[in-house]
Amino acid sequence: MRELGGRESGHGYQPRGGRAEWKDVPMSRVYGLFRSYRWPLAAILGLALLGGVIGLVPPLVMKEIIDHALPEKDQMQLLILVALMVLLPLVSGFLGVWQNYQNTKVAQGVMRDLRQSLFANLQRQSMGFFTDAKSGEIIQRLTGDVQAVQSIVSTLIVSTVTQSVIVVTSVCILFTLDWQLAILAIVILPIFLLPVRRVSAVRKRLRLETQRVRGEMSAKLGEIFGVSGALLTRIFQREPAQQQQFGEMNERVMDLELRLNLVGRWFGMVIGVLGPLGTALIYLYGGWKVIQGTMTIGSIVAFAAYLGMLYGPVGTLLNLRVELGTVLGVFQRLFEYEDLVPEIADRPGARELGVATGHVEYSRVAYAYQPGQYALRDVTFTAYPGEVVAIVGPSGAGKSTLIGMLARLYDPTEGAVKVDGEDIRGLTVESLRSQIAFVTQESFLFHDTVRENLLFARAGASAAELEEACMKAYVHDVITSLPEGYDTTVGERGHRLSGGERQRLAIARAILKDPRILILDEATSHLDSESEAFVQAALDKLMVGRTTLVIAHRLSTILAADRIIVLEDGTVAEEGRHEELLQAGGLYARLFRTQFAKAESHA
Ligand SMILES: Nc1ncnc2c1ncn2[C@@H]1O[C@H](COP(=O)(O)OP(=O)(O)OP(=O)(O)O)[C@@H](O)[C@H]1O
Repeated sequence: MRELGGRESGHGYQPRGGRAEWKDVPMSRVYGLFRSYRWPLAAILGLALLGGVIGLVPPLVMKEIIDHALPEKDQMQLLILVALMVLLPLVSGFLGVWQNYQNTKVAQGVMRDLRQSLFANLQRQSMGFFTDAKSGEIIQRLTGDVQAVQSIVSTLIVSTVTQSVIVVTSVCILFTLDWQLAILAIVILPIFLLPVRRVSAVRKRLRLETQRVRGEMSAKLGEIFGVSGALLTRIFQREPAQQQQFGEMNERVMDLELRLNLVGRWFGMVIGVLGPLGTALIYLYGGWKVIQGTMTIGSIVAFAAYLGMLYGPVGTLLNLRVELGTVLGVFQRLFEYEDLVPEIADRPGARELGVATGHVEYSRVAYAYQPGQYALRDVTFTAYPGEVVAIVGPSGAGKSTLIGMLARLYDPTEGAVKVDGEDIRGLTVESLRSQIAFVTQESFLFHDTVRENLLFARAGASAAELEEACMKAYVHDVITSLPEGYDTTVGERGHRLSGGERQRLAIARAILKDPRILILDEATSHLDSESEAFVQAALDKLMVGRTTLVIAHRLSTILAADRIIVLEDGTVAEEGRHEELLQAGGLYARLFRTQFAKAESHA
């Protein structure tokens, strides 16, 4: 949580669905999302206004029919007024459809922009963020949360405008019809306002909690149904336990959604009850006035109709205030991701590396994952262009941390890593990484064709180049024997390739990239000797002419190394060539006997 840590103190956010107050999300930031949609929004506003005004005419038409057309027995007037009654809803219906389309377009546009911006910022994050975050949680925020905001935003924009228009104009008309009755009607309004704040707070809390639990659920699902998780589950027969765990989470989502729904419904019910109560009061007082002869029948009918129009939108507007609180809560979760500060980023004025010679230097490098807890300390060594430097050491000695630093997966807490004499923090990340290939222990393949998986290393490579790289990696024959050759789908749920074949595909990727510097984390998994020989031959080809930093597990690799760095508890315990170190009889000699002795007997 290193990236989040810094941000936390600045914004008062808590990572991963923490409960911060909605004051924390400035409305100006939400408005900012809509800035580039000014004109479509203006069109929506205009259409909503027009629709609102048209919607207000029918009660006046009704009043005219009752007070004039009927008593005066004017058939023509009656016909025109009735025609108006039919025509008006038709026009407002058409306007409504158009407005809805525009509105959805804006809402979807805003959500697309937001998703894109979150995606881009997540891409900028360093590995530290991803080792810490759960992938399911990230997916939930990018899809689920954004969707939640979308559905509410689309109703928010239209409703706020149309309902406000209706409220303002109908209040004006009520006053022109009968000001005393209008005052009576409006006096009842504040009763609606009382429960709003409370409902708003509860709904917001429940919505945030729901999104958080949903995030946890996706994270869990991602783990359980990922290939490794599924395998582990089966081996340890954890299916029933996992079902129970999932069931609890599932239950919780249902419970939260139910509560969320209920809070809104109770509120709606209160408004629903108060509406007819207001109308009844109006008929009582208005009816008395009609009997007295101070008010026409048409006026009281029109008045009651407008009143119905007033209470409905007021209720909706108040609900919108509730919804807005909820939306802001979800926005808060999204902005958290937008605000993540990448730990590794280009410095202002960072230089392009160009084609490196491959001179790599670690100068008094220290690294602490947690403040004060050093995984590496005072590491100094040099790899000259074209050299192979093998890193060995017991588990947890800091080997992965050390090699990761060269690709700037982590930046040193102290000291510096230099390429061609330049501190790599002063280089652009892109230009540095373009000179480096990293072959990890686990050769990950996307669920895509072999070709696409290879092109991941160099997008523009021709078919001939792909084949050449695969030949050098001793994997071409394997690929051509697949059902659809280079177009066979591999990866998580695709055609299964053996461990050795996957490694060789990863090596082919590195060959395609053709970097000056190579970082290798040799697989510890045992391959059969034939497969092992192929991998070794492919690696040998790959290393030629490149500076190589390798976490070595194979005897042949350490024997071929120009230098061996022996790490112990994060520090360089020994350094030298194989024979020297063996003679010294220190940690390397011990490691050699325990780790490589078997391999030696094979060699
Ligand atoms: N993301 C992390 N957060 C906190 N500590 C970490 C993290 N990654 C590694 N460490 C710690 O840093 C130390 C060095 O780890 P590292 O993975 O570099 O060792 P290693 O030599 O590569 O081990 P192995 O051979 O078992 O892979 C270990 O004590 C490990 O627990």
